[in-house]
Amino acid sequence: MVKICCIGAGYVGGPTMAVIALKCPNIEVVVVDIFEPRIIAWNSDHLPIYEPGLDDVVKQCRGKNLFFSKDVEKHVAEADIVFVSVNTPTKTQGLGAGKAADLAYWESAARMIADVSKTDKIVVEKSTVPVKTAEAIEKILTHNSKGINFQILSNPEFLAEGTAIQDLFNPDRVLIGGRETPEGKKAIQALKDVYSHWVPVERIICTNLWSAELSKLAANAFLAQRISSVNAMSALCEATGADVFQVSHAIGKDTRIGPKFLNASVGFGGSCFQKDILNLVYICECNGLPEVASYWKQVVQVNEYQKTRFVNRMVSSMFNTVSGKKIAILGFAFKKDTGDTRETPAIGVCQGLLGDKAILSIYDPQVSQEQIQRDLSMHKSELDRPPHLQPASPTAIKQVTFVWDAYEAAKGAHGICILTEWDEFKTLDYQKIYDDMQKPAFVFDGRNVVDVDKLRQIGFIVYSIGKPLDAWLKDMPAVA
Ligand SMILES: NC(=O)C1=CN([C@@H]2O[C@H](COP(=O)(O)OP(=O)(O)OC[C@H]3O[C@@H](n4cnc5c(N)ncnc54)[C@H](O)[C@@H]3O)[C@@H](O)[C@H]2O)C=CC1
Ligand SMILES: O=C(O)[C@H]1O[C@H](OP(=O)(O)OP(=O)(O)OC[C@H]2O[C@@H](n3ccc(=O)[nH]c3=O)[C@H](O)[C@@H]2O)[C@H](O)[C@@H](O)[C@@H]1O
Repeated sequence: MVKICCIGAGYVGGPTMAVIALKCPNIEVVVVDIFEPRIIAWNSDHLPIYEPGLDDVVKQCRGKNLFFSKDVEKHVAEADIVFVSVNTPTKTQGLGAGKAADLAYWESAARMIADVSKTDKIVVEKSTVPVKTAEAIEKILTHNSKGINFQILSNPEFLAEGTAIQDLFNPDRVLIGGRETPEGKKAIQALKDVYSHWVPVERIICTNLWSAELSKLAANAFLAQRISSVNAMSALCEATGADVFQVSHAIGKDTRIGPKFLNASVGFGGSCFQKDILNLVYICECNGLPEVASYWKQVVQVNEYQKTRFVNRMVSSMFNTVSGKKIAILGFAFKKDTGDTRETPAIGVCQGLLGDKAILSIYDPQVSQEQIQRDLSMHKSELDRPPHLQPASPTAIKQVTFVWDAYEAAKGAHGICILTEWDEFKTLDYQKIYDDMQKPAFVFDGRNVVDVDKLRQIGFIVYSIGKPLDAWLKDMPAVA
C-alpha cells in the first residue's frame, strides 16, 4: 500500500488529504502537525476549519485510510510520498522583510525529513513557495541524505476557501513540476497516478519545477489583479455616475475577458493574495526587474486604497465623525462560507473606524469572538505565524462587542457596514432593522449584497461600492 504523509494540517493539508484518501482507498494518508489542538480537532466531531462538504468527506474515510496525528517524525519516516503544506508567510524581519516569503517552517520540515528518513521519498511542495525553492530544499535533503534518494516535486494547490471540496473534486487543473531526469519523470508519474484516480488525465499538467512554482504565484497575481482592476473602476464609477455592476457585466461578456472575479468589493483578503504578490514583487526585484515589480506592487496598493476609501466614505458621510457612534459590522471572514479571517478587509476597516473612536458591534456566523479579538488587537506579524507561536490571550478591546445575530448588532446603531457577502445578509428584514436604528440610518455595503433601491425606499442612506451615489453622499466632502 502506498503511504502518503502530509506535514501541516491546515486549510490546505486537511481538505486536500481528505479528498485524496476518499478518492484513493488503496492509499494510506496521514496528516501530521506540530500544533496538537488542531490534530485533536481533526479527530473530533468539530473539525478545526469550516468548509462546506468537508465533514462528510472526513467522516467517510477517517480511521480507514485517513489519519490525523501529532507523531510527525514516525509518519514521515514511514511514508513513500511526503507533502509539505506548512505556512509560508511574509517575512517580518531581516532581508526581504515585508515582501519575501518566510521559509523557516518549510526549512525546518525539510531538515526533519532528512533526519528521520530511512527509505527513498518523493517530497512534494504543496505550500506556495518562491520560484527556485525546490533547489534549496533539494540541497537540504541531499546534504543530509545518508544515501537516500529524494525527488522533489512542485504541486501547488489552487483550491479556494469556501469551495475547497468542490475545487478538489473537480479541479480546473492539477499542476505537477519535477526534474527532467529519468528519476524526476518517475516521481512525476507516481504523483500523477494518485491524482488520476479522479482527475481526467488531460487536466493534469506536467512541467519543469520552476514553471510549476512560478505558475502558482502568477495565478494568484492574475486573480488579484482582476479584483484591483475592477475596484479601481469602482472609484471612477462613483465619481462619474456609472454603475460598476453594469460595467463588469458588459466587459465580462467579452469572451477574452470572461465574467469571473469581476465583483467590486471593499478589497480582497485571505491569507495568500497579498503575500504571494509581495513575494513575486521581491523575486522580480532580486532578478533586476524593478518595472515588473512595481507593476505587481500596484495591485496590493489599490487594494489598500480601496479599504481606506471605504472607511473615509463612511466617516465623511456620517458628518465627518463616528466618534461614540455605534456601527454594526456584518461579516468579518474574508469571504463567505469560511471562518477564516486571515488578511480579511474587515480588520483594516474596523481598525480605521476604531481609530475614529466608533463603537463596534460585530456579527459573523462563523467567526468566534476570540478570533476577532485576536485580529483586532494583535500585530499582523504575530497573526501570520503558525498557531503554536501566537500569543495565548489577546487584549480585549473595550469599544467592540460581539453578537450572534445581525438584528442585535444593528439595534440602536447609526450605521451598518457589510464586510462579508454571507447569503443571509441578502434576506434580512431591513425594515425591522431600520425601525430599530438611529436616524439618519446608514448602510455601507462593502460587498454589494443589498438591494440598494429597496433600502433607499425604506429610508436608509445607502453607499454601495461603485454604484451611483445617494444624493446625501454626493454633498459630502470628497474622499481619498
Ligand atoms: N489557504 C488556502 O486557501 C491556500 C493556501 N495555500 C498555501 O498552502 C500553504 C499552507 O496554507 P494553509 O493550509 O492555509 O496554512 P495553515 O496555517 O492553515 O496550516 C499550516 C499548518 O502547518 C503547521 N506547521 C507549520 N510548521 C510545521 C512543521 N514544521 N511541522 C508540522 N506542522 C507544521 C501549522 O501548525 C499549521 O497547522 C501556504 O503556503 C499557503 O500559501 C495554497 C492554496 C490555497
Ligand atoms: O492560494 C490561495 O490561497 C488561493 O487564493 C484564492 O482563494 P481564496 O483566497 O481562498 O478565495 P478567493 O475566492 O480567491 O477570494 C479572495 C478574496 O478576493 C475577494 N474577491 C473575489 C472575487 C471577486 O470578484 N471580488 C473579490 O473581492 C474575496 O471576497 C476574497 O476576499 C484563489 O482563488 C485560489 O485559487 C488560491 O488557491
